[in-house]
Amino acid sequence: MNSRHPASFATRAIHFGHDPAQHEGALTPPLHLTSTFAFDSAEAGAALFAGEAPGHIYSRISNPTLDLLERRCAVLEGAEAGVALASGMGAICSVFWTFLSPGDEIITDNTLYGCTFAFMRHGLAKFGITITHADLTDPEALRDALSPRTRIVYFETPANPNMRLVDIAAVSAIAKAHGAKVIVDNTYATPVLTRPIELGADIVVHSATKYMGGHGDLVGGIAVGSAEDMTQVRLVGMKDMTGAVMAPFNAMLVLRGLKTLKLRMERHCASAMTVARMLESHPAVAKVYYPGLESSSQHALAKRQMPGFGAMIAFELKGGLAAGRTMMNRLEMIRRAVSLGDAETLIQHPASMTHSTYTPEERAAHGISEGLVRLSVGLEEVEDIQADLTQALRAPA
Ligand SMILES: C/C=C(/N=C/c1c(COP(=O)(O)O)cnc(C)c1O)C(=O)O
Repeated sequence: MNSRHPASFATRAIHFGHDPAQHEGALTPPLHLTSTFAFDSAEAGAALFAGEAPGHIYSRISNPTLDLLERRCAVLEGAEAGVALASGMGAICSVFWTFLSPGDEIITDNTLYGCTFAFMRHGLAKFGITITHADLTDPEALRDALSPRTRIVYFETPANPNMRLVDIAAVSAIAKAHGAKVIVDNTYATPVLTRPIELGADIVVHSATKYMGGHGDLVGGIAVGSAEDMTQVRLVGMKDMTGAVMAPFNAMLVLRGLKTLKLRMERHCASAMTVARMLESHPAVAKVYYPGLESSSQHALAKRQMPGFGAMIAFELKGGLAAGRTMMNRLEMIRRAVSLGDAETLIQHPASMTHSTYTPEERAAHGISEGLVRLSVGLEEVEDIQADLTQALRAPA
């Protein structure tokens, strides 16, 4: 990792926003397992509902445990404020419903996580939102796609599952000159490796289920952005449109995960670089998609935009899907499971799993091959990860 992080990143991830002296010396933040909050008086309750006094009303609106998580995530992403949600899809849906009206248009990249793709194409489209795909790896393609109805430009970088990168600064400059909001799903990179708001994006969303929680023991989502935008997401998108609020217990788990996020990403990235190089030189492997490889067509952008290249690898075997399934079924330590960003190394087949929401024709058009395999490199000893892959990639008996 180079020195491009704010030196205080790891320290803020551990300490920001919590003073033990304010909580009877408690080293860790209290867990507020409460659905509602009592008012001192009828007038005090009315003042809270009118937004005339600070405080909590009901945990679908706000909760002190979530409040700390939201403020800590915002500071780690370089944003003013945040909202914690029940899942990554809860974050994405709450943000979109907040800022879109019938007749609006979203311009989005060709590669999206399967449920995000389905939400746009089969959800928002039903309510009069136009979904326009463009190859955002070419910022000029965005300029050509923009229309007077474009309200949002949305992308993932690196993208799930084929690892496409988008030049956040270049795309954000074009979008903002047009008056469109730039929303980036930063799940794959995390704020350790990329802070899109510092590069010109307006809003960042995360599946906190992944690296932020980091231990495969929760589902959660995060949105961060300006104080004004996040107030709208909280009071319009989350409270009224989706109700997709995060449980306080999960907020506590994500707060715990954040404490080691930088440490884990350093280990994840180092192991992924080793594994990507091993796969690239393996005779059974046809193609490896990993931005840290010098052979990647986007390696120059990766080096410019990311101090580390992440822990997700996509690859194809020479024998296609059949060989991929044989290899996956031979694995002994690596788990066959969707999700990503866990301590455990996970492997899955997007075409029949996370991206089965696309038709085969849509997958072909969107650069997701039928034989693509996706690996989430975990925190085991990298030699053990390599050994399991090597034995599973052995020539067919
Ligand atoms: C099974 C789930 C996978 N992904 C999820 C995901 C979400 C949605 O996040 P929740 O799953 O709703 O927390 C949002 N954004 C990105 C880039 C994602 O990868 C998966 O790919 O394996």
